[in-house]
Amino acid sequence: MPRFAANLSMLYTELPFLDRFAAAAADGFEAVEYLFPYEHAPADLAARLRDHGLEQVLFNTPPGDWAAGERGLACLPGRETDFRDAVAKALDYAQALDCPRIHLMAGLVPEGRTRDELRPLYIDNLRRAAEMAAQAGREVLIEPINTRDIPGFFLNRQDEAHAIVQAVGAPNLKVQMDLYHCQIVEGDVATKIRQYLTTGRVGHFQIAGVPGRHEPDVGELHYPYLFDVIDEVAAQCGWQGWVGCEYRPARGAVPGGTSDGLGWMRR
Ligand SMILES: O=C(O)C(=O)[C@H](O)CO
Ligand SMILES: [Mg+2]
Repeated sequence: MPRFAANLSMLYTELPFLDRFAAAAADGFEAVEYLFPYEHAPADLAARLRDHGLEQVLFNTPPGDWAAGERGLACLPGRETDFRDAVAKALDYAQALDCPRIHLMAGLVPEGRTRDELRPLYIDNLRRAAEMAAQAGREVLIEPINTRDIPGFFLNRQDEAHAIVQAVGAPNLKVQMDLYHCQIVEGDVATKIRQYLTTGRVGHFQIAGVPGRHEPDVGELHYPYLFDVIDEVAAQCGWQGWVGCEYRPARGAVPGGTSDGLGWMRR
């Protein structure tokens, strides 16, 4: 089985955020990821990781004004300074949390602009972010996201993401391959795992059932088969990354709602 990380933004939401670390450890997780750490002091988060023997394996750069609808800054004209400040802030947290990788959210295509127009700016921003991260000894990731969940998101497909990674040409820039989004946008998931994991350019996986984004054993994707594919290819190419459990438990934010749904992992 691959190594699973609990996504604390989506799992254990019946608990206050800082209490979710203990809950994940009690359920057998050895690593966590989440969207944003910035409401908490790095020292408080580091203490939770230490107290519960957890590794921090991923989080996102600040996405801009989330409440106003922003979903990342990397493709946005005129926001280059904000983007670099966001990367710098994320790298400070990564250092404090000993987190090896951060996700650079691409952002929404602004009204009246096209993806083709924005591509050179996105590539420049990623190149600069990869340089900053390399100096700090970290990886940076980009993630294709489906436009049903985030309408207008700049980056949607695995092939686009891998073409961008090649164009940037930085060894520490990789793709965050979320199999939930991959299935919704393009399908043929097992073949794509084989195709891309062997390139050394997949930095992290995420999973959820499709279409409900609930537990991986609910929905149209057969995860036991996909986990075998990841294991097989990882053994061939020496990949040692994590699979983030980024789903909303079907029972919702009720006591035991996450733990009771972990049968898929225990099996
Ligand atoms: O939505 C997703 O799948 C993610 O992984 C992002 O972190 C969204 O913020
Ligand atoms: Mg994801």
